[in-house]
Amino acid sequence: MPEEQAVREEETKRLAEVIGLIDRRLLKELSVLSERRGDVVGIRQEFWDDLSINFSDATELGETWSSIVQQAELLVERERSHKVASEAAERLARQRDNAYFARIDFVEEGSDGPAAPIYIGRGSLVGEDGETFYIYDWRAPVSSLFYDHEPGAAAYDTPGGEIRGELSLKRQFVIRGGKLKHLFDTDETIGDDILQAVLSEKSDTAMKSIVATIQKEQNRIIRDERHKLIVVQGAAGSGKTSAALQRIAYLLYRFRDSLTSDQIVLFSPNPVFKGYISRVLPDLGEANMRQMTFRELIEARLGRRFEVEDLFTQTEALAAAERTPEGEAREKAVRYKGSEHFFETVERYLKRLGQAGVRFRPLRFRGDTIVSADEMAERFYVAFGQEGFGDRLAKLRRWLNERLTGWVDQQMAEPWVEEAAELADDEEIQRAYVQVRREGGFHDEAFNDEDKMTDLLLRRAAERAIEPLRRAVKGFRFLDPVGTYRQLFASRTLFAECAPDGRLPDGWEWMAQRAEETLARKSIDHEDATPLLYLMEALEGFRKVEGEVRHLFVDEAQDYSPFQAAFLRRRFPRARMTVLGDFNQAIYVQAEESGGFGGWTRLAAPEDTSVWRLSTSYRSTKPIVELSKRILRPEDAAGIVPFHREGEAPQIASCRDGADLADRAARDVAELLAAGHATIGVIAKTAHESGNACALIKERLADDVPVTLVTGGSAKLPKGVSVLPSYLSKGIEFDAVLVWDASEERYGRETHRKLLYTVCTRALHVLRIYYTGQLSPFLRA
Ligand SMILES: Nc1ncnc2c1ncn2[C@@H]1O[C@H](COP(=O)(O)OP(=O)(O)OP(=O)(O)O)[C@@H](O)[C@H]1O
Repeated sequence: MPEEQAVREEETKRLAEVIGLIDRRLLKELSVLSERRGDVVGIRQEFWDDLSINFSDATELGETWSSIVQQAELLVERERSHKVASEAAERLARQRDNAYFARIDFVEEGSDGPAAPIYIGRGSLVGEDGETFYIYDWRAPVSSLFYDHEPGAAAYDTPGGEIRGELSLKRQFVIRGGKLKHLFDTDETIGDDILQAVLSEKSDTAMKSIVATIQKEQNRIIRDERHKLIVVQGAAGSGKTSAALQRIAYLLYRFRDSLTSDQIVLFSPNPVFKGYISRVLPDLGEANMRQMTFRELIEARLGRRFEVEDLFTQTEALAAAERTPEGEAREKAVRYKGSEHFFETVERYLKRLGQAGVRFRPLRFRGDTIVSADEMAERFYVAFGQEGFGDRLAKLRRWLNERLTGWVDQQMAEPWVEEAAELADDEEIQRAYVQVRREGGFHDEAFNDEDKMTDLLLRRAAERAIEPLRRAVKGFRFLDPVGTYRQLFASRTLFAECAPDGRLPDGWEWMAQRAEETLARKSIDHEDATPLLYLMEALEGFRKVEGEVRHLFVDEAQDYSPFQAAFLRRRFPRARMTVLGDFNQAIYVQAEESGGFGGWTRLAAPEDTSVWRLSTSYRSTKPIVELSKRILRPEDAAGIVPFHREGEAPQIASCRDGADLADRAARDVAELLAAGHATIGVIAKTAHESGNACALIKERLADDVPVTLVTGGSAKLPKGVSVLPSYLSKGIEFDAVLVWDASEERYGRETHRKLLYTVCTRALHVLRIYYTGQLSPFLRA
């Protein structure tokens, strides 16, 4: 029998043994599952039967009540164990489908035994004896050998120190549906055959895990436990997002006793991307981390009271005002307000606010001032002036609550209180009765108790009326962060005194006027949103500080301003940070000041920081990477290496006019769909243009062709054809990308270079570019 066939038979036999073990486990879990489900249904029924009794006062139910409580506890316990069994069954079913993807044979230095085969999969599988490892988890220390070494001398780190030895075999498997489809022996770190096969697959609307083909340089990022700040600069498609998600799975495994998925936060560029990556961790058997966009953070704190401009709207506004004096002044403001200089200015301003200047909002009720802003300032700066900022604020809150209580006392005889009390419903009267009774009333001196009840009802009515004020005190709404922020722009002297170099920035007058105009009408420009939020949270003592968050991931980090980076550092004070980005894709004006990564790398001490580079671009075929590189300046393109995957040469088509462009694009869409491409992205520069493009394409195609317009609010990438603006294509990919009008008019300025690069690098297999008039200078040969 030829050797290859013998190997195949041996591995098939071994796989069958593993599948047998998984099947036995699966059966066991399924029987627990069905038993628990039966229990849960039964207990639930009894529980609801008991609950149908009338229990207006639990203390009088005695035995029945304690039986209900017991049943509730039992129900919770059974439901929990039902959930555990169902998760285990799910895990086993996944494992059965694709049990492992690699085998390595390794002999430890000094050992004279034969090389032990180690099988590596998405999760581990231990035999009945509790000792035999049939499959090792890809995150186990020994699995590192597979990702980091070629056959020969090799070593891996363990918590107990480094283990050296000899790697005698590396074998990769493709197992699907419990069947061995392919196997390859390899001399490389990760066999290119498998990587080629994986990368040539048609894309999906959701990102896939790269666990079977993690590259050595990606593995270093995934397993770095030493540094507090990890900064990754990686070419488009070099696997930054993939590495970030694998790293999260790794951390959850490595620190499973102390780290939970809700202690990990990932900042995503937009809702489309959020949906796009949301399946990776569940597919690896881990719960998803918390995901948010920076916009959501801003909206949650400012959105209820203000109209806050988002980054996309700002981008569109800047594009529309390009080359006008107004547009240039705004660009200057956007750059400045995202800078470290401005962050320091706000910090220094905050320090001064410890002595004077915090603006307060009076507590008012029906036009009467209960506590004025001046009284608050007097308390804050004079009466409590000796305390630290946070203590002063706590005391001020307590004092405000006392003032409110005092005010209610005064109001008891006022007619409005009596009128409000008369509106009390039965339930409130009943509650007042129960309270007076609990306090010993309604026994002998019934007359007195009636008075008590009236008093109670009056007090409750008054309290109900001032409830919004109590909530305002609790929520720090007696502070006026917007007024305090406006004040900074209201005085040249104050601003210059706060600035670290004592100087006003270029364009300050325009900025000050603009801030005044917008904030006065409760609308917040995007460039003011983070500074304002920072001021607000700092004044409140960072009460929503996310101290529990242990790992913060920021994807597409090149798009954050240095101000935003510094703010996130303050907001997640205990978190280790993994920051991933590509300075060649920095498309927003707000981040230009950082020159790529400046804002991030300074957030931790150099000895706590590691900076990694990923240069191989895995997403696109070689011809697409080569073309995209031409868009960049030679010095920026120099470090980008295409993975050797061949494909159709990108096409650049000159079109007579808009109608011709639409005709060609629609024809290509139909052709590409027929060729089996599952996702096609038609990417226009702005939202407005993508709206037009979508309408024009739809007109030209049959009704049943799936064409969807993707907007800033979209949460999911559809299958078929997506038409979207350039900035929403961040981080995602398509089998084929059609660039809608890469003319000089659209992509002619230096600032458009990176945008065009970002757009073209979204393509996996096919890139077609259309233009009218002159072609963008960045694409000319
Ligand atoms: N080691 C790998 N094995 C298989 N596929 C990989 C690997 N690394 C990256 N890829 C694939 O390359 C594509 C790009 O990866 P990813 O989106 O993580 O890159 P990125 O650096 O975040 O890109 P961008 O900056 O352009 O958004 C994905 O389809 C991903 O599955």
